[in-house]
Amino acid sequence: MNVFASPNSLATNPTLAVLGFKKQLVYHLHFWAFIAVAPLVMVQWRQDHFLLSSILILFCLNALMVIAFLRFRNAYFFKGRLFPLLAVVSAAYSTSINGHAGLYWAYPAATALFFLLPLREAIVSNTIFVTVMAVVSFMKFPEADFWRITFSLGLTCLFAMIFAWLVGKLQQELTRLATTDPLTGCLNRSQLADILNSQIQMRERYERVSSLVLLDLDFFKTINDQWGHLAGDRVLREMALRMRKRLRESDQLFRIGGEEFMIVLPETRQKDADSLAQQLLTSISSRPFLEDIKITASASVAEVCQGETWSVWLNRADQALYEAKSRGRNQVVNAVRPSPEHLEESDELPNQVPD
Ligand SMILES: Nc1nc2c(ncn2[C@@H]2O[C@H](COP(=O)(O)OP(=O)(O)OP(=O)(O)O)[C@@H](O)[C@H]2O)c(=O)[nH]1
Repeated sequence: MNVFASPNSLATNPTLAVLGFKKQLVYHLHFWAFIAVAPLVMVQWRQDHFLLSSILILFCLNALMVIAFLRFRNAYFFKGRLFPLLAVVSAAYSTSINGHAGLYWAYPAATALFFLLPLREAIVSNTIFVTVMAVVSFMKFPEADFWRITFSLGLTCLFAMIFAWLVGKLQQELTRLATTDPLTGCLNRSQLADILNSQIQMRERYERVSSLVLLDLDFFKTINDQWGHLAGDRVLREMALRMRKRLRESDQLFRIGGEEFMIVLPETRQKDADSLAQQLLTSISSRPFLEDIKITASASVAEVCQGETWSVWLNRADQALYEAKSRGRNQVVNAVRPSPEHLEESDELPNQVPD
């Protein structure tokens, strides 16, 4: 196993890399901090600084736990919060007993805080940290040094804060781009499996039953052929808008193909999902798009069943949509319940609805 490799690889999947950015950051910070701090445990022990040595041992153990949790469980140990706490405590204490030799560690500790804690928490923690360091420096060093230390540490914090804030904004934007469809603003397929799996877990653990609706515009190709591709794009945008108006905050709208949408309806039984799908079809067919373009849609509804995987669930909805198309379109078809032998199918993406 390559210990230098972070949990998500940039090269293999850019979407995963964007979504896993925070995990990569936390992983690398703990890994390299462990490499840097582990030898200091021995150094401090030899100098009879047993308390500091113990804090550093705790720091190293925490780093190892965070690395192990991220690698094997894909989760955070103590939400990654022990690192900042132990780092600032050891930097402040080390400065009080080791003077300048301890002070040097305050700078990386203050910087790391901004990348490990939420911005507000990091600002508050760093303000406290700089104040504590100022008090320690005042007691330990000549006055000129106290001013230098306080201002240089404050400035380091300011630079780190600006950088972390910009990186955070950039990451938010990249996450939005990686998870949404730029034309309609709907979610794209990147999180489809995760979201369906979380609904399955709600069904298995708490008996909370969700449903999904697949909705596909009828003869959309003729819209593009007759009115042009740009008009087709505007129809798709308005279609997403009309659906969003009818949906609840907790419902999730995906665009999973050219003119195919999927809606995940948490805690909704098949009957209610069916009536919602009927209403959506009416809202599409009752009013023309871009004033003149009349269009209909076909839909399918599937409630999640006990023991099925997300791909089986989606496949059932896919089959029902195919049925709606072949029965003449502009209608909703309810998916049939799965037979036991279909429940164990692998988690592969089902095929698109056939033309
Ligand atoms: N304007 C526009 N068209 C798209 C987009 N994505 C896919 N399409 C078009 O959607 C059309 C889909 O055509 P088909 O798969 O034959 O489906 P259909 O014409 O809706 O027929 P049925 O689904 O069988 O009712 C194709 O012409 C695609 O080019 C898009 O982002 N914008």
